[in-house]
Amino acid sequence: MADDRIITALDVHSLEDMKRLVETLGDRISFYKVGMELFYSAGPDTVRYLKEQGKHVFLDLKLHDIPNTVAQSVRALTRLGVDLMTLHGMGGRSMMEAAAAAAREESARLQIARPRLLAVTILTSIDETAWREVGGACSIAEEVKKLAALAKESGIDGTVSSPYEAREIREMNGPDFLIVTPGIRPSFAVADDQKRFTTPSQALHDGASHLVIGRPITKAADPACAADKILEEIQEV
Ligand SMILES: O=C(O)c1cc(=O)[nH]c(=O)n1[C@@H]1O[C@H](COP(=O)(O)O)[C@@H](O)[C@H]1O
Repeated sequence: MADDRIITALDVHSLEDMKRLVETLGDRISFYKVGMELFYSAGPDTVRYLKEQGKHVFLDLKLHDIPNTVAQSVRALTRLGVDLMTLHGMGGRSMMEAAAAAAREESARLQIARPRLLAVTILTSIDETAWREVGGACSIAEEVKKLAALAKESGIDGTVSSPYEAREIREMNGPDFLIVTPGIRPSFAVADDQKRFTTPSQALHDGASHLVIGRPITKAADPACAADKILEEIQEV
């Protein structure tokens, strides 16, 4: 049976490919992520289809711009009825506050459930060498902690981080804070471009509330079987 803690990333580029995957995975998966690849290819119809199928939708467009532009974008995405969406924590306090206010006001105006907002911290494809190359002065762990604290203060509901930082964020930001971790690799999968990753059970054990899993399921020879293995692995966590 489905487990809302698993969010499957639909990183494909057509509505048809998306529908095929969702049909294949059936009742096993209740939560899907629509990211840039799919949204820029197939647009809002992707979200509408998933909602019609009774799925939860995480729209991951990683907004990062001046506060007014981000706030107006959050209003537009709120109208689509998504459950979760992302913005970059690096956009800063006023951008995050404006986004949180926009989601609150637009959902109240439409009398729909408020989408939860997630601040992206440091991407899971970045290791310490890559981090220093872009000017990182402290460690990745320190930076993620700073961004997670700022996100909470700014009215954001949770973070996207690697599972390596989940434990500290959970300790700092309390039990209700959402900690969504990509960079998940079951023992049967390859790392691909992920650098800071761990297994599904370890990530949950360390405090993640949700796991984003793409290729280990979607590119598996048998996606349904891969999803079943992951669901079995996390049953006891
Ligand atoms: O925001 C994200 O979802 C995200 C943040 C991050 O730091 N790392 C990361 O991999 N992601 C997304 O999570 C998914 C991971 O996919 P797989 O590596 O195929 O499991 C992709 O859709 C990425 O866009």
